[in-house]
Amino acid sequence: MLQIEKVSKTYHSKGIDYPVLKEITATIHDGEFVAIMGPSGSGKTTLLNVISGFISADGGKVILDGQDILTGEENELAEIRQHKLGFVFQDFMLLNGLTIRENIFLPQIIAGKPKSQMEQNTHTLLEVFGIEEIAEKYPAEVSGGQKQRASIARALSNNPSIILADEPTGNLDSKSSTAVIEAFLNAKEKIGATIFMVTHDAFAASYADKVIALKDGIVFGELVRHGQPRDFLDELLDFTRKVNGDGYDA
Ligand SMILES: Nc1ncnc2c1ncn2[C@@H]1O[C@H](COP(=O)(O)OP(=O)(O)OP(=O)(O)O)[C@@H](O)[C@H]1O
Repeated sequence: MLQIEKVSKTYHSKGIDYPVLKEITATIHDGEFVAIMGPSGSGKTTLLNVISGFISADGGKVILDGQDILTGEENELAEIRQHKLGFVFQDFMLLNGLTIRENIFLPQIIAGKPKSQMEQNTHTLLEVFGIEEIAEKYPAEVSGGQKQRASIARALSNNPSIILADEPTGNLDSKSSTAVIEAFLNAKEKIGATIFMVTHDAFAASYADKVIALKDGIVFGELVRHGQPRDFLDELLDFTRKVNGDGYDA
């Protein structure tokens, strides 16, 4: 479980304070697929970067599996990030000089996983995400949707407690976006993955179990999905209009 408790962050620029996160509190349960939405500038990426440890917070706690991951020795925190967090980025961040299979191997090699276990694990991931046929290809030789599925497989390769995804469908057409969302649903159902996804894409968010909306650095509201994604999408579009009327960029 990931608990975000009263997380605050203020940027300072040219003597001016810009409070971007104002005591954000939210809970992501194990096996839950949570989307975070909100207008441009509402603090989504900042929150993701604080949880990832890429930037520091000014206050609050981020508790993952009972441990505060904002405080502690830097080497201890780096260890947590390596083992407990999986990252998926808008622009995939696959290494172009490695095949898809090698890209999925890499974090496991760094973690010192035995070869046989690594091969078995990678085989399972390639299968779960339907990318066995492209395993020996290089990133430049596959589609955007395939690249993103490979990067989700890579993010899961060390069995993290949570996947943090920043606009994972942002660079994809609707067909590839659907394939990526299916990959997340597969990860959740077949591997029990927990997913925290920042998105502007209401269609992608409609597949989440819960949507948290940020506005001006606070949690504006949360919406839990009860029905099918199609029905939730309507509800979500109404909700996003409430968040910011015409200015909402979902
Ligand atoms: N390093 C920084 N220094 C100063 N201000 C920053 C910095 N990074 C972001 N900001 C500001 O903080 C606010 C929140 O930015 P953030 O990127 O978290 O928003 P967002 O909700 O992810 O936006 P978008 O949807 O456009 O990606 C914005 O007003 C942004 O200009």
